[in-house]
Amino acid sequence: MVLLKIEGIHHTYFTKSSATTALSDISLTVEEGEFVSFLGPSGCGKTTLLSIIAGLIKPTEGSITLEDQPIEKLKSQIGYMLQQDYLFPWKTIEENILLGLKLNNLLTSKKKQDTLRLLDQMGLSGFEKQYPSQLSGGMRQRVALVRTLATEPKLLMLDEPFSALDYQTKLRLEDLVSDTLKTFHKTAILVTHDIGEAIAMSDRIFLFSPRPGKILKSFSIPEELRTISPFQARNHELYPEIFQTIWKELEQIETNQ
Ligand SMILES: Nc1ncnc2c1ncn2[C@@H]1O[C@H](COP(=O)(O)OP(=O)(O)OP(=O)(O)O)[C@@H](O)[C@H]1O
Repeated sequence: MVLLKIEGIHHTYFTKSSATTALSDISLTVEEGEFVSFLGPSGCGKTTLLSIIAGLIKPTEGSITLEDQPIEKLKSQIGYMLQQDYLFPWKTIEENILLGLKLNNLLTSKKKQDTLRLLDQMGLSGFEKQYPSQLSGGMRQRVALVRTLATEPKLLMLDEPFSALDYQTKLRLEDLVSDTLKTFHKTAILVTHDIGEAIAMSDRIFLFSPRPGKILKSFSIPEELRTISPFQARNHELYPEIFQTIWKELEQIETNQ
C-alpha cells in the first residue's frame, strides 16, 4: 500500500535579488513499511525535499499526500531523527522521551509503560533519571529514537542521524534502528551522503542530480540484503557490486557537472 505520494514537486527559493531552484520535477511513492534513502551531492535539495514532505516548506509546485490526504494536515504523523539529538539538557531522559506524548495530550500510563519498555529495549534501562549530558552521543541518539517512536508517527524522517557518531557506534546504531523500524513496521526516509549506509539500510535508494535536484535513478536493493542486518549486508557478497554501480553513477554525475 502506498503511504507517501510525491507528485511533480518543483521548488525555488526567492530572495529580494535572486531565485534558486532547489528541486525540479520530483515524483515518487513510498510504500507502507518501506525504508528509502535519498542519496546525492551536497546542495542537491535533499533537505529541502524533507522539509517539504514534513510540511515545513510549501513547494512552488506539486503535491504531497500521506495516506491520500494533504501532508499539511498530518504534520503530527511525521517523526524526526536528525544529526543532532535535540534533547532538552535540563530534562531527564524520562522527561525527554515522554515530552512529545505530553505536548500532544497523548500521555497515558499505558503509553508511559510502552515508552519506558522501548527505552529498556534500547539498552538504556537505569538511565531514566539521568540527564542527556551524562550519556554518550550514541546513547543520546538512542534516546532520540525512543522519543520519536513514542508518538507512533506513520512516517520517520532520518536526516543524517549517524553522521556525527564514531564509526563503531554508527554501525551498531544502524543495526538497532533498522531492527526497531522493522519490528514496528515503520516507514522511513533516510538522507545520507554514505553510499554504504544507504545500501545496508534501504529497500530502495533514490539518486539525486546536482541542483536543481532531480531523481536520476532509483535502485531496488535485492532481497538477500534487505532481510539481514545492515552490518551483515555490508559483508554480503552482493554489497561491493551494488556499491560500485552507485559509485560509478555518482562519478558520472560529477564528470557531467
Ligand atoms: N532558505 C534558503 N534560501 C535560499 N536558498 C536556499 C535556502 N535553503 C537552501 N537553499 C539552496 O537550495 C539548494 C538545496 O539546498 P539543500 O539544503 O536542500 O541541499 P542538500 O542536498 O540537503 O545539501 P547537503 O547535502 O549539503 O545538506 C542549495 O543550493 C541551497 O543553497
